Amino acid sequence: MSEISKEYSELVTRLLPHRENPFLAIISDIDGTLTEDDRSLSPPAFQAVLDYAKKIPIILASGNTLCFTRTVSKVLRTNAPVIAENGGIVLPEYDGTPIVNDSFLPEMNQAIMVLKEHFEFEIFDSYDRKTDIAFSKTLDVEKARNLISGSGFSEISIVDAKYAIHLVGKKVNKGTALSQVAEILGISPKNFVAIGDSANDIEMFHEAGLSFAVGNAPDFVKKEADIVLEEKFGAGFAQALLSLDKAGALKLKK
Ligand SMILES: O=C(O)COP(=O)(O)O
Ligand SMILES: [Mg+2]
Repeated sequence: MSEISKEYSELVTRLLPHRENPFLAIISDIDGTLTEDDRSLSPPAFQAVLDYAKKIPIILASGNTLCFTRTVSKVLRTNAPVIAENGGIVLPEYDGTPIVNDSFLPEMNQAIMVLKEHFEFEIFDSYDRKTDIAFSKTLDVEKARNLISGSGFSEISIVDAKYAIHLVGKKVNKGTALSQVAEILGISPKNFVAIGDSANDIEMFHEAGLSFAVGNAPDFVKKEADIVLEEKFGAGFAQALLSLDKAGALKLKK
């Protein structure tokens, strides 16, 4: 990677104390973190993943389907477990058997019927989703939330992941999935650095040892992260990795 520029130096200084106890793995969101606003893969993020995935596990954690997330892990050569459907699915290794967290499914299937009675929306990838229902941002999220809780559904909630709205299990998220991945890798969630951009990243921010929000994250998401990056989208992701490396805060394979 090229030399770190001057604007990173303050961030590097903040990260220096972590040199004593370097992080063992990275967990990153995909949309809005490795991609640009139009969802195209960000060149600086692509380069950073290529450079670092050989040296430290990079776990992709997405609200997208397993099929999508697994394929992204192949083309980015992360060669590590992946998290899909906002934590509903954990794939321990590329050709492994998925762990499916879906105890709330009966309630979710009832809730989507109730939502359909009150709102117009398009369901995404229904043929491919097992634990999470994703739909278009054509409904009022607050009204939908009130309808769901007012209808007595206690096991599910609604999260706005910026690119889609998701009906998810209340006790299943990228943070709970991070704990499952940590167990698979035999390390603590606190050994992870988390990087993300949206509401569906907040639980993994809390679960990880250190969290970064990319500069494009909304304020309520930035507030939940330990560090807010100056750079947006994939340039923010690259900024996080470069500054961690520069500070010696990552345990990298030679
Ligand atoms: O599926 C979405 O809505 C967003 O996906 P992400 O979690 O990779 O940002
Ligand atoms: Mg995102």
